[in-house]
Amino acid sequence: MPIRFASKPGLVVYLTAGDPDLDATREIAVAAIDAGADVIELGVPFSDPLADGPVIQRASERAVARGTKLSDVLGLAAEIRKVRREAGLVIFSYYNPVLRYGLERFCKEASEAGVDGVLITDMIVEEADEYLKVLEAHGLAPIFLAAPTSPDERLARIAKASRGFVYAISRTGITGAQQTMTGDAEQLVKRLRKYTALPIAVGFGVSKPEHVAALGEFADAAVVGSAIVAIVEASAREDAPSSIARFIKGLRPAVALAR
Ligand SMILES: O=P(O)(O)OC[C@@H](O)[C@@H](O)c1c[nH]c2ccccc12
Repeated sequence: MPIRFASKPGLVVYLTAGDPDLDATREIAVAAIDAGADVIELGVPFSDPLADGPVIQRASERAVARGTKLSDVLGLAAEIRKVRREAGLVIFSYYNPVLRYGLERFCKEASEAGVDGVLITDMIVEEADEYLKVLEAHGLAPIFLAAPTSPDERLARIAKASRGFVYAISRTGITGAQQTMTGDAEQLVKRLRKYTALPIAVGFGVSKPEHVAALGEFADAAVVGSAIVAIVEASAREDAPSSIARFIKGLRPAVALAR
């Protein structure tokens, strides 16, 4: 299934799978979809998450401590897909767990689970030939990260290799909510547009309705990670789905759900 953004701006919600536990992540993902999330990024918890800020690092640590594995995340994706067809599902991982699992086996099982796309944080487009071949063979959309520091030649390669959408990082550094968002994102999206007709989603630091509204002026979708994961962290387990739903609805008060 191609990744579709039913609303404008679209919303991509990142969840660390297995935090606080796999059943909770499933319930939160379903609540997020029902509240209007177009795409769920299921983060594979990893012990050495270089690009992650403190909030997602803590979530990863909790999920790893519970023993959450890549196979569990694939099982979780299948369960979400069974009950909700309308949202895109993207597996979000560092390459190490995928490599250990076996790229071919990972792609086969992800595809069978109903996953639409894969984002490997530390996959470099210049070294992705084999990776791209295997993903394509299984009908999975590769999604790459473009940064404000990427030269044009790199943006062109990223745009050409991506399917589904392109993820534009609003700033360099680690993930995490901030009071304000830098102006780099608009510039980057404009540069990327020269190379692709795919939707462009902007992430890093998106945590408020004002951010989403501002991004909506020039980008197709917003990615929200740390702000969501922080609510999961602060909520009692049974309250997390409704807290997340409320937060998501508040992010785009003016958007009428198209589905
Ligand atoms: O947390 P933020 O600032 O809302 O940004 C989204 C981000 O967390 C999510 O897409 C993500 C989680 N881990 C990552 C590692 C690299 C790039 C992006 C990510």
